[in-house]
Amino acid sequence: MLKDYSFDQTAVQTFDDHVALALKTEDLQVYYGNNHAMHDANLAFPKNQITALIGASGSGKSTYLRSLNRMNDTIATVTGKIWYHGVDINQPDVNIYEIRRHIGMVFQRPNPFAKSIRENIIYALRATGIKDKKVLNQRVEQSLKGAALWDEVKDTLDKSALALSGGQQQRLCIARSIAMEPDVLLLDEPCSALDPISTVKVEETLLELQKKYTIIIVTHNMQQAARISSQCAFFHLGHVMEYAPTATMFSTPKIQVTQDYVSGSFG
Ligand SMILES: Nc1ncnc2c1ncn2[C@@H]1O[C@H](COP(=O)(O)OP(=O)(O)OP(=O)(O)O)[C@@H](O)[C@H]1O
Repeated sequence: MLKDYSFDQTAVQTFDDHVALALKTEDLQVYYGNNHAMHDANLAFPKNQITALIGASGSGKSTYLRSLNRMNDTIATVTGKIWYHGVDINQPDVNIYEIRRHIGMVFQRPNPFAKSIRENIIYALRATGIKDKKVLNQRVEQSLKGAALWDEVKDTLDKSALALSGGQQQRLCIARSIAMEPDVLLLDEPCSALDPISTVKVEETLLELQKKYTIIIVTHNMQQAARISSQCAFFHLGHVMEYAPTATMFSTPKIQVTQDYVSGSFG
């Protein structure tokens, strides 16, 4: 039986004005019909850092993450503000395709297209109007290098992406996202379908990528959050209960529900 934790006491850090933020949500609410799945989420994401979203199954992590680049538009009602470069991108007149170019997403299960490795990367680039073969090839190389996959696939770029291992496919999906030169990368449990060795490779890739991108990652794996994130947000039943530097959250959580969750005595 889940303990009855109060939602009144939360501990959500804010940032001083001198901290450059990539994204910020203000009173974000998400409703799936009558199901109020996310309540008043107020989180800010510092640039060029990794932030982890943690919490039990059904706590709203994916719901929150998907709202950040308007992936919930067709399935849920999302209210509140999502600030990106001074613009509230949760407004109806915002071009969502443009938003998703700047705020890219990598999903739980690697989902490469049934095309060659090269085509996986240049497919979306061509759609944005880039036709020059030299430029496209440069982007292929850059993004595969960025996703730490180049050395493994540089001689087989025209082979099917489906022949890659799960871990390689996931790094290809990361390469596909960064080929669009986004600003923010959202990742929804990107390692949950991967073996430990592939997981380490993806984690190393993310640690490197944060120099260029702001990364927000949903993970069930607290060790993963501890290994790679600078700060961590803990979600519980659709509420952000605590948001703090990761080391602080794991060593001295401020509120009971977080303490129980990180110590494994939750529920
Ligand atoms: N597409 C959807 N339609 C209706 N309800 C949904 C949908 N997606 C999520 N929900 C509901 O929203 C709530 C939060 O779910 P969500 O998937 O965001 O949680 P989560 O913390 O990401 O869980 P998990 O760790 O299992 O992925 C749950 O009550 C879930 O049933």
